[in-house]
Amino acid sequence: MLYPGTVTLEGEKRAAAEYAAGLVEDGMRVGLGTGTTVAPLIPALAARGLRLRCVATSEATARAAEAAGLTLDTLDGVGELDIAIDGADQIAPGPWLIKGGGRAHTREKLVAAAAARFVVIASHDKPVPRLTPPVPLELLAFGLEATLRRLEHAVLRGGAKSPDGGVIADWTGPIDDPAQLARRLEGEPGVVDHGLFAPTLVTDVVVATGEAIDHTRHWISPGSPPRRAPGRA
Ligand SMILES: O=C(CO)[C@H](O)[C@H](O)COP(=O)(O)O
Repeated sequence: MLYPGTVTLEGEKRAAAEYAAGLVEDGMRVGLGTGTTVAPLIPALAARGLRLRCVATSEATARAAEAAGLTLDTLDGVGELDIAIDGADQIAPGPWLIKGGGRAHTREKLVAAAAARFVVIASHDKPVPRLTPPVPLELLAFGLEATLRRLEHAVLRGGAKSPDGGVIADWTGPIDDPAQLARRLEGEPGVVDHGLFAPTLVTDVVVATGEAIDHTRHWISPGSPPRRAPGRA
């Protein structure tokens, strides 16, 4: 599909977001990510005039969705999501993602895991041959110094907080094996969540490069269908 004149990064983000808005159907429960790629998704979704129940992953997204006239609910209110659409900081083969540049990765992972379809939208600069640090972390404030000491390679991101008040830090150590690093971080007391998103979470990647949209479907294992058929609210 062609989008004439979308050569800036902003144009590519808008093109990817508008394409993804076209994947949403009437009656769906929709997870909304956070960031500059998701920002144009919100008016594009609202313009379609569908009956949707949306779950926002941050205050900023909630405010924008409300202003655009989208109906908001909580994740517990909707239970499951038919689709979630979000950006990423890096997209590596797998696809493995790094997310959390916008501090919302813990909520974003919960929303992605609740969705039958998780669509990652990006401009052409996000795909990378392999993931490189930093990996965003959300840490518990209690015992923070002890957690940082144990992690060794984590630095605080100023006074940044997650949407739920967690302390934001960045893992700056090596990422030799994302799955192994994810397991290590998940085993560390004090780490609420990390920004590594495993291939099992991702069903679709939509990348805009100049005027072209590349939409790749991913399955949990080769030949298998999506993890759950999208339904209606
Ligand atoms: O993970 C995120 C927020 O926590 C964002 O999706 C990620 O940082 C990409 O942001 P942008 O679309 O602004 O480049």
